[in-house]
Amino acid sequence: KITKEQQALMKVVVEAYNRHQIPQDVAKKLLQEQYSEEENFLLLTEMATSQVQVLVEFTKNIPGFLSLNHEDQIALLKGSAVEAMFLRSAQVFSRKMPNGHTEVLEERIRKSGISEEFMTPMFNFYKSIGELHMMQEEQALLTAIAILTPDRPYVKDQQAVERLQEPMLDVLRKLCVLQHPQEPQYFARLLGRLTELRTLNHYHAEMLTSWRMNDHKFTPLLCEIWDVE
Ligand SMILES: CC(C)c1onc(-c2c(Cl)cccc2Cl)c1COc1ccc(-c2ccc3c(C(=O)O)csc3c2)cc1
Repeated sequence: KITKEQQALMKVVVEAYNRHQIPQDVAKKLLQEQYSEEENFLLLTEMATSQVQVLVEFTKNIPGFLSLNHEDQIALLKGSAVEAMFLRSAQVFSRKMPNGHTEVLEERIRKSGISEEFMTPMFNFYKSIGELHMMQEEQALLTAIAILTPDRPYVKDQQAVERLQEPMLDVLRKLCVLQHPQEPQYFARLLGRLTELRTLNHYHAEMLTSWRMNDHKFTPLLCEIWDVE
């Protein structure tokens, strides 16, 4: 049922997703440094900065992305960065990292100056992703689909983005039917996670504001992608 060109598209996206990961020496820092709120914030900032670099490289490998209008490429990256990082960090939680990253990452997020009201929706999302037991093909395609969301702010040629997103949605739908035959609603549940991600964007904007009010500093790359400072 999955055509040859759909196989090829999926292969490119999955390989790019696996090739571009946070370097192990950066990820390992999660385990080493102290646990002060300050130290946690600095580590998470380093993780996010590294993750954005990884995200940019992954996005450049999405077929057709580089032929989009350049301003639209930037608008898509800025509009999807937080969602892509929620998806990626959710894999860390659902992968139950052997080297204890999961507990440590949760601990550091819980003690990094994020107010309680954001913890619940954030960790509910992590739990809902974990319950899906997504295959890596599904993770890669879902991330590409989130990045290729046509109605991000400031996107001029939305049709061009739709033309790239639709084939991804078609492949993901077919893949879900093949990999989860006993669960016909699985594809719909995956798309439901994308809706949940949109609400997390709003919480994240408020998290940034409260960190900045407490004079927390971000890296130049994060300031650029999140329009802060
Ligand atoms: C600026 C900073 C304080 C911040 O602001 N909002 C968020 C933020 C938070 Cl706190 C939650 C969700 C999204 C964002 Cl942007 C963050 C931290 O963002 C992170 C981004 C990405 C990772 C992340 C990814 C992969 C992996 C892997 C792996 O792949 O093997 C191993 S360890 C690890 C760590 C963690 C944190």
